[in-house]
Order: sequence, then C-alpha cells, then structure tokens
Amino acid sequence: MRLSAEELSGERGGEMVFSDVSFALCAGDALVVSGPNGSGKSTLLRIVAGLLPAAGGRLSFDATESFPTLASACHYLGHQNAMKTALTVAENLGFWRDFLGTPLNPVDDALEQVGLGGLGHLPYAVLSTGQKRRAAIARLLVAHRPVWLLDEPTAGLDAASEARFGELMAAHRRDGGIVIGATHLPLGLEGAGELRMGET
Ligand SMILES: Nc1ncnc2c1ncn2[C@@H]1O[C@H](COP(=O)(O)OP(=O)(O)OP(=O)(O)O)[C@@H](O)[C@H]1O
Repeated sequence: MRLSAEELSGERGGEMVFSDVSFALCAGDALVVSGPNGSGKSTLLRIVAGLLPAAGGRLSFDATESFPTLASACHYLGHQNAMKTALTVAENLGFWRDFLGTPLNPVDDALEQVGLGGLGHLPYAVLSTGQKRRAAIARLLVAHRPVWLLDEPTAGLDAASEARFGELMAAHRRDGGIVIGATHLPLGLEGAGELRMGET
C-alpha cells in the first residue's frame, strides 16, 4: 500500500491555508502533522479523507478491490466524536460497524480494547469526556480501514488511555496500516515522519 501527496494545497472560505505539501507513506508508516492553530492540519486531514476538495496538487493511493478509492480506505477521527447521544455506546458502534461495511472486531471486543468493557449498555450521553473519546476510538476497531486519519486523537484521554491507544496504533501499523495524526501532543508513534504546517 502506498499513499502520497504531491504539492498539495488547501483552502477554506476562498483563502489559501497551505500549499506545497508533499509526503509519501507505505504500509506500516506514520506521519505526525504539527503546527500552530489555524495552520491547516485539520484541513489537510479532511482533504485526505475526501471530505474537502484539494485546491491543488495530487493525492495518490494504490486502489484495491476492497478499497477502490482513498476515501473508502480511510477512518477519519475528527474533533467531533460522531456518536448519537440518544443511542447506547454499543448501538453507536454497531451502527458504524454496519455502515462502514468492512467488519473487524465485534463491538464488545472493541470496547474491551479501549477500556470500556461492560459499558456498552450506557447511553453515549452519560459517558465522561475521555470515555466518549475512547468510544470514538473504538470505531476504528469495529471496521477495517487501512488508513487512520486522526485529528487530536488523544484530547481528553488520561495517561493510561493514551498508552493503550499508542498500542492500538502500533498494532494497526504492524498489520500494514497507515496512521496520519494531527496533534499538539506527543502521540508516541515510533519512527513516524513529521510534517510541520505553517512554516514557509
Ligand atoms: N469553514 C471554514 N470557512 C472559512 N475558514 C475556515 C473554515 N474552516 C476553517 N477555516 C480556517 O482555515 C484555517 C485552518 O483551519 P484548520 O482547522 O485546518 O487549522 P488547524 O491547524 O487544524 O488548527 P487547530 O490547531 O486550531 O486545530 C483557519 O484559519 C480557519 O479559521
């Protein structure tokens, strides 16, 4: 698997946010995207995920039968957790497992892996901030997508959950996955490439 960007540029509201961003990632690689507030980290992730058009440049991805487009190969974990407050934690994850269409771990197993074992019956709304983030991370585990796009994934996590998530990212890379993480905090991604936004 190979994912690359060549001279990519992104704009928001008609204003150029970044330009000339290039990187190349293979199976098992990780890229840490850093830079000041407003430098375009989220914009870059959203372009890679296919949620925004690029203003210029090219994204290339080795398509497969299971993942014919780059967008179909991506898990996108944004600032928002993308969970319905009225549903239980397990119902939310069950929805995502069906919707994403490439089932991986059963919901209960995914919850165990993020330290939420036994909490699947609770309404998502009653979880603490960190537990909500962990439930959102469990979404990465219920369906297989080779490219994980993570926007401030560890925001709100305690130290133990951060370490557990580090293990999950490492396991995903060992299985041939790619991780791109935008962050102001260290993510513990061993051997990751670095992309600093907002520097001319
Ligand atoms: N919908 C929008 N319309 C107009 N401008 C926008 C829109 N969304 C984002 N922007 C602007 O685009 C720029 C880049 O925003 P982006 O969220 O990508 O930055 P970031 O590096 O992820 O920031 P942070 O570290 O604060 O999360 C900012 O100046 C922001 O105000």
